[in-house]
Amino acid sequence: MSNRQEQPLLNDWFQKHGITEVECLVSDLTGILKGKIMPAGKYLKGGRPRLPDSIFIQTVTGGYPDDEDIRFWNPAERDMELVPDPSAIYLVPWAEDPTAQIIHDCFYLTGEPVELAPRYVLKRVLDLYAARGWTPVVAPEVEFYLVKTNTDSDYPLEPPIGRTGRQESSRQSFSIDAVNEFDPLFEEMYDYCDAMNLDLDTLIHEEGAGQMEVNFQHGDPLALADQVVMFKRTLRETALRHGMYATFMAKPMAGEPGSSMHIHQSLLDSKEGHNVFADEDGQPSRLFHAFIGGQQRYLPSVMPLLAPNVNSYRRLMRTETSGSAPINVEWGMDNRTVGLRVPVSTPEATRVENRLAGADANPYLVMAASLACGYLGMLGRLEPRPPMVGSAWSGGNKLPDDIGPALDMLHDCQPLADILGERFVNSYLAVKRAEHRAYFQVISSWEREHLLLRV
Ligand SMILES: NC(=O)CC[C@H](N)C(=O)O
Repeated sequence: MSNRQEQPLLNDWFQKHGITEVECLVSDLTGILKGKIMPAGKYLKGGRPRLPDSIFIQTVTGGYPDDEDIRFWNPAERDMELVPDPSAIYLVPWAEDPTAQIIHDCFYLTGEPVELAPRYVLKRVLDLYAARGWTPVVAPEVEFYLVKTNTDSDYPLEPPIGRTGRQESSRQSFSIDAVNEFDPLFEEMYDYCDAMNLDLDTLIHEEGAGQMEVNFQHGDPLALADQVVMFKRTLRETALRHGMYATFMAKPMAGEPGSSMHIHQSLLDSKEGHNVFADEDGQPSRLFHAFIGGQQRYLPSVMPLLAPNVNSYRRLMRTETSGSAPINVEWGMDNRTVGLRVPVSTPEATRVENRLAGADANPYLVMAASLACGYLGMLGRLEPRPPMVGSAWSGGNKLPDDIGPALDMLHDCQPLADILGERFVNSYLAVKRAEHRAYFQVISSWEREHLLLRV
């Protein structure tokens, strides 16, 4: 556990920004930020804030798994101490009083890290890389929809009204004017992101009505996962201020494409700093191929972390409106029909883009899961299948088609549990099964429409 070496840094930062209030944040399994709000003086002087470790066994609806399912988990609701990470401290740019939002790591009072925490799961995977002298570099791309505010969950979502007073009614991919329909919102989003040092690269209009994508600059996976978490929070807040919702649901509207969280991945030699995915002659290296081999072998088993909700699998179903959402783990050069796309690049930028994750996934867990699969491939020197040339759609869906089978596959994959942590995987499975049960108790409008008078 840290010895409060972060204290002088926090003091300086608080002083510089005149901070009066602190939001202590921890991402739960879903990616919901849990924590405590405290006066700055108390935070700096007092003991560290505490939370029960049950926040990591809570479903998205606030429920808990059945006792039978949590037998692997210690149900004592032990206290955790929250330790701030000074590299993850941000202003709350929309707050009236100067407020800090700080991402925290969780430790038991005995000093051990809490293995259930998504941020810890990613750190664990990064430590494995570090022990081999490898530094993974990632660049996330996150899609989202702006939608009209909607307070009745029985009604489908609708695109919002832009500056012209109209809703989008046709495909507007890459249209600058269609982004500018929401100019005041995006101006404010950029101001907030600047104030928080979130390193956005580009903003584009995607295929769906009111669907956009932001790309982040590449860098350290932990820092980027923090940034994605903070970005989601910031955008949701900005949209609300402009009378809309921003949603990261994987498939918010039946007739529109889903939203993804693509992750570009490359690997540096930690000492020399060069990209080990390229050989000296600039060609893709054996490590690169083994990384892809690992992704092909293990990604189907880690789908619950990349596609964590029933809704996530609606995005991955091939329909007229599924756009370029992947349905397999084939790889290919400059090919958007495969799950693993290798963009044409210079040797230093040799990378593979994992296109499987939905925007609804927890970024810590997406990065941990994806890097874990690549790591297993490199360790086992796995060979990938030959690259796919042309369209990969015709091969059918090669991924689990629902959260239930996906959870069974994760349950059966011991190598992944060894890397991500047995206790984490068991808890995650229990929480997701409880969510699935809760979902199943809801009778849908489809059932009322088609079964009511027919069966
Ligand atoms: N930018 C794209 O390639 C579109 C991705 C697509 N929206 C998906 O859900 O995967």
